[in-house]
Parts: sequence; structure tokens; C-alpha cells
Amino acid sequence: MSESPVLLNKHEVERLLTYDDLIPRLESVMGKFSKRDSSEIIQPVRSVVPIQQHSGFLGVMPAYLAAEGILCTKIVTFYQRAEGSSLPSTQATVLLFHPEHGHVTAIMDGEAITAKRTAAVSAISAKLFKPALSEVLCILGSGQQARSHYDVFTKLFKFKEVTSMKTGNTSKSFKMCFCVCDPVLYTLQVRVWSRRKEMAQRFVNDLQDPVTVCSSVKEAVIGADVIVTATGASQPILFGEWVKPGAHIAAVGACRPDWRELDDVLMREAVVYVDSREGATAESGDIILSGVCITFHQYNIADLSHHRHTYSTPKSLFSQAEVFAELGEVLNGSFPARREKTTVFKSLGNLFFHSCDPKIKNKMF
Ligand SMILES: NC(=O)C1=CN([C@@H]2O[C@H](COP(=O)(O)OP(=O)(O)OC[C@H]3O[C@@H](n4cnc5c(N)ncnc54)[C@H](O)[C@@H]3O)[C@@H](O)[C@H]2O)C=CC1
Ligand SMILES: O=C([O-])C1=[NH+]CCC1
Repeated sequence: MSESPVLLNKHEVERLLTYDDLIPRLESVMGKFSKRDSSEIIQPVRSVVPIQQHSGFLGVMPAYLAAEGILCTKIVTFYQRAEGSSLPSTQATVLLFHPEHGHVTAIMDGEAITAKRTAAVSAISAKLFKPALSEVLCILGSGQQARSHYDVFTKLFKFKEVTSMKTGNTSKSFKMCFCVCDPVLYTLQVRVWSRRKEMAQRFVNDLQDPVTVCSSVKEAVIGADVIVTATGASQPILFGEWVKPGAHIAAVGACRPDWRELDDVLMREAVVYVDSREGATAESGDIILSGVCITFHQYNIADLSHHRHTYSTPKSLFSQAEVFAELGEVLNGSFPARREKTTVFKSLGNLFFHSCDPKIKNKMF
């Protein structure tokens, strides 16, 4: 009989899964995933069961990494919760299997995995696409994802080095000036917006460093270099006309085909990157619904008497946003990072198997 599976609770997963390990591992597996070599990685688009009476969903996300001997699945539920609900809106469990014998070897809390994985992938997108000089980070939402994004973004991008300074600068964004021509360090300014201002205030109260609470999305995003959208919104909340040209948006919410966080203008004008092309086509309302509100199609149909007629039905004045590349395709060198443009990274969370990282596996044996 097979041994009992190892159980890893949220606290243990949080301790074992560090951003320092997670980020390079994710970069490597995303690059491999985008090569679609099924002898290396198999991960189909997740299956999702709607739980209509309770505004929720159950997702099953299996994956197999042959070379690393990782066979696993995440089981996740996500709900649209009322503001201030004490229940988490995303909950998950990750199961690891013995690839040869098929028994379960580990059962891990997936909430911490989901929070850290998602934020780490967004941070990788920001490393690749954010403007070279990024001083203002804006976070829309104040929940679990907002917090993990705050943690990793401020860890990675807190201080920016400017090497070309000739004189000391008195601008308030500069924190220290060692001496003329030395690198100058300045603090990243962080702004946060949430539907209810007190929720944003509560978010900020838990943090060490100063963060500005904004009263509107517009106020929060104007002039921002990097914007994270991590809300449960199902209608656009971020409008392209407010977004600074060249900014980078990590769009984390709106993971259903009929949910959106970003408007058509932004989706059309930005260069759009995704975690998985198939996932984006099946699940991203920001992509699927962009440009479809005003539609007219013209097509010819041979009728029964063999005369061709032109039929007019709604046709797109604006076509659907196009996916430019997967993050993995940039990481593996197949597509460029168009940092000079406004960029959107539309995250759906299809990649999670990095969480079964060697440290967690070591813990099991
Ligand atoms: N891309 C990915 O890999 C993942 C995406 N998600 C999605 O990210 C979003 C945030 O997830 P969590 O932080 O776990 O949720 P949460 O419940 O902890 O936080 C949700 C935030 O969105 C706000 N919000 C809810 N409805 C809103 C609306 N209609 N308009 C504006 N703000 C609204 C809430 O005030 C709260 O600040 C959800 O849509 C979730 O499904 C979650 C996990 C992974
Ligand atoms: O990757 C994930 O676990 C999820 N993505 C969207 C909701 C849950």
C-alpha cells in the first residue's frame, strides 16, 4: 500500500515558497510551456464548473511535467463575494501524484500558492514590459491578490537606480543622494484604490511603507507607470483614456469570458500579452468581448436557387483585441518585449505547477 500523503498547510507553503525561488522557476517553466512540447509539459485549459446559485466557480487544473516527474492538479474555487465578506474569494488545494504509481504524495494549501504564483507572474511581466523609469505603481483592489502584488512589486522594484545623475536632486521622489554621479535611489510611489475607501485604508494600515489611498480609479491611475488590476469586477473599471502611454498593466481579475476589468480602448491600443493563448481565448472577457459591442458582418451565402446574396448583419467597427504573445514566448526569445508601447499582461492563472518546486518536493522525501 502507498504511504500517506504529506500535508502542507498554508503556513508551511508560505514559508517554503519564496519569491526568490519562485520567480526564476516560473520564468523557466513558462518558457518551456510556450514551446508546446508535450513531452515536456502538458497543461490543458482548466475545466470550470459554475456554481450559479452562489456566484461561484470550481476549477480543475491538471498538469504534467515529464522531465521533473511532477504530476499534479490544482482544485480551486472562486466566488464573487460581497464587499467586506470575511470569506476568501479564492480557495485552492494542490495535489501531487506519484507519476509512475498514481497515488497522491502531497496535499498542499493552494491559497498561498495562488496568491504568490499570480503576483510573481505579474512581477515577471513588469520586469519585461514596464517603462525603464517607473516611479508610480498603482494597485486597483485591496484583497488577497492586491496584497501579494504589493509585496512582490515593492520587493523587486522598490528602488530604482539612475546612473546618469550629474548633481544632487531635490525632487521629493529622491530618497537618498550619496554623491555626484553615484547611483541615486528613490522610493517607488504606490497608490491604491478600492471600491470602498475604508477597505483601501485598511489595506494601507497593514503596511510599513507609505501608500496613497485614492478616491477614484482615475485619480489612482493617471500618470502611473505600472498598474495592477486585481478586483472582482465584471465590467470595465480601467479606461484607456486615463492610462499613460507606455505604461504596463498587469490585469489579474476578470477570469471569466463574460467578466472585464479593462475597456475596449485600452485593449485595442495596448500590446497584449497572456499567460496562455488557449486560456485567454477560452476565458478572458477582456479579450473575447473587446470590440464586439458594435458589430456588423457582411458575408455572401449561396441560397437555394444558387444566386449569391449579400447579407448584412452587425460587423465590428473595432476588431477584437489581438494577443501579441505569451509571456513564455518572450521569455524563450520567440517574441519581443515591446516595452516602448503600452502593454497589458492578461493573467488567467493557468500555470501553477511551478508551485511543486524542488523545495516542496524535498520536504516530502
Ligand atoms: N489571474 C490569476 O491567476 C488569478 C486571478 N484571480 C482573480 O483576481 C481577482 C482578485 O482576487 P482576490 O484578491 O483573491 O479577491 P479578494 O476578494 O481578496 O479581493 C477582491 C477585490 O476586488 C474588489 N472588487 C470586488 N468586486 C468589485 C467590483 N465590481 N468593482 C471593483 N472592485 C471590486 C474588492 O473590493 C476587493 O478589493 C478575482 O477576480 C479573482 O478571481 C484570483 C487568483 C488568481
Ligand atoms: O489560477 C487560479 O487559481 C485562478 N485564476 C482565476 C481564479 C482562480
